[in-house]
Amino acid sequence: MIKKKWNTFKNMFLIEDIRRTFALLGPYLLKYKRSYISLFLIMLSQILLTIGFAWFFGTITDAAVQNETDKLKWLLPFGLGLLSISLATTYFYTYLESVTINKVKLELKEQVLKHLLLLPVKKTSNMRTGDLMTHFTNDVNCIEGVIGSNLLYLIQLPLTFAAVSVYMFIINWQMALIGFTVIPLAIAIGAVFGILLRNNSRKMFTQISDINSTLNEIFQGLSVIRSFLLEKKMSQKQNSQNQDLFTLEMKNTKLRGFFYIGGEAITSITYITGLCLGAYFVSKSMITVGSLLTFVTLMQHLISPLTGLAGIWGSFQSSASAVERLSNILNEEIELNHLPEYVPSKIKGSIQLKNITFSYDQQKKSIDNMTLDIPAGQTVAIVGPSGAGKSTLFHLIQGFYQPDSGMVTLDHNPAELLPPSVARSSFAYVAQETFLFSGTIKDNLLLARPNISNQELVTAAKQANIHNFIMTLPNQYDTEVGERGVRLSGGQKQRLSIARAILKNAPILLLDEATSALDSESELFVKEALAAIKNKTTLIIAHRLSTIQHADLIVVMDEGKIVQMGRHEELITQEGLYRKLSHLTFKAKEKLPSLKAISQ
Ligand SMILES: Nc1ncnc2c1ncn2[C@@H]1O[C@H](COP(=O)(O)OP(=O)(O)OP(=O)(O)O)[C@@H](O)[C@H]1O
Repeated sequence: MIKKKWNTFKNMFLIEDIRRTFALLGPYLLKYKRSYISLFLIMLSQILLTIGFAWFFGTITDAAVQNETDKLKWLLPFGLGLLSISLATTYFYTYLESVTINKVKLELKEQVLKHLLLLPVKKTSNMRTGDLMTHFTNDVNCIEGVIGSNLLYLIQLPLTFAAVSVYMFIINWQMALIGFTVIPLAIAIGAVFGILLRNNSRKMFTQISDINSTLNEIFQGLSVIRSFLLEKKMSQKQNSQNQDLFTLEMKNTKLRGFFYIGGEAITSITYITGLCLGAYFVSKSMITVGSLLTFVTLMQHLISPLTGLAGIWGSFQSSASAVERLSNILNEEIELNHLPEYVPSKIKGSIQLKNITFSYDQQKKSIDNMTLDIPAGQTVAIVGPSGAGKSTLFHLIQGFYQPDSGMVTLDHNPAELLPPSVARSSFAYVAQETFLFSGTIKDNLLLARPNISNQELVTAAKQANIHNFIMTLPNQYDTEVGERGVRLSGGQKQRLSIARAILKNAPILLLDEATSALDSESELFVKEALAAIKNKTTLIIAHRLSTIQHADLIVVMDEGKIVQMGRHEELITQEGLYRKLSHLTFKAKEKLPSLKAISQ
């Protein structure tokens, strides 16, 4: 009961939001404390300037009314002096604030990206690209509402309010009291609109994520969209999402508008009432005209902190949703402590799997109690029907996922105890889906490891049977391959990624369906390339059994288990899955006379 009430209280006053905001941004505030202290001092001087200007208006008016021309001689330069100081402080404040905010945003982006890269694959594979993009394009920019002027206003506005109130009471306490009657109203408006704005901002952020996800799917799946005539459907989906965002933005604008009008109304009503009452006091000679001018100037500064505070509250609410989303990412437990970098691997390359069991969803076992010993330098082929667990096995060997039970060891050392840099440098991986980065062919090959010489580059490309093709391109190794290598065929991309894997010079080479995207001629090229790779432990997943007939060991998998193991010559004579798969390949080959011709 007490806990429930405490939670309601926390939700009402958004204590959790405040805690989360300071947990996320507190370290940055501390890091840039010098800038914030400077901003604070400039802000204090601005409060003094506010009082100074109010005093100046009153004094110069009284001097004019009372014909004290001598006073005007020094009041003019005094006023100009105040103005110069005010302009200078405003410039420095704006400049320093902007520099500080942008530095924090820059570092926050770096922190979030680094954290994402350190998360376990199990976590990141479930995240939507659109959501991830939104963190960088939207959320980080939204934190401005809590780290910039707003944060300092939280201090400045109460201080201004206090200084102005004291001065007003000194001039006339009855008039000062009028100003005070609006305080509860201004606070109430701020609180109500703040919560409404926050709820709306939350919906807006979710909508922006959805839009980014759809856009991402559209651009990634452009060829599928074209072949299935989905252009209209996808553009309708995107339009409707944009329309929903527009509606939310309009609601946001209305809320901000009402909020602004509410604040202005309170300010104006109080101002007019104060002015009329002041005029009455002047007519009764209770105060001077100058004091009235000073008073109405101060009155503006009394109300604006209140509505200003409420405005900051509203802005804080919008930022709070962004902070919540960023905190959700940063609260995810990371797997590594630092970003791993390439180190030459010293392991020989033997792999041991000891009673490995693994499930992605804790329900269906993708790998079921698997034990396998692969000596260093051997070529091992993994075959099996679709969904047998072959790719999962590669993920486990590379440590992308940890087994639920059992152990993977490299050179008989538990893989999970190896430093991540060592473990990851020990594998060169050619994935099912070839991914090339934007840039040139050379850029993509040089990514394999640091300090690759031109000679090594060309040798690896020759080994992967891609050099001759590269030389036919207009800019040869300096040819741009586009964001996703769009200008290369599937086979060319695959051979390029094999060259990249060779260049990594890792003791273990993992090829996942390396021949699946290849035509028969390219398959032969790749076959030769694989034959040329010596002194490395090579694990190949292949559907076309022709590629792996000379493997030292063939492991046949089905439903996460090893069902057969041996060399091609042994397995082909046995009843079992391998023979069935082999027959399927044979039948497929019969339909491809050109491949037959090339293979012979
Ligand atoms: N990220 C994932 N989340 C949940 N289940 C998964 C995931 N990846 C694979 N699986 C499931 O694990 C099982 C093994 O999948 P895996 O991709 O390892 O098979 P495979 O033998 O490589 O298949 P293919 O030859 O078709 O690539 C399948 O049942 C698959 O549905």
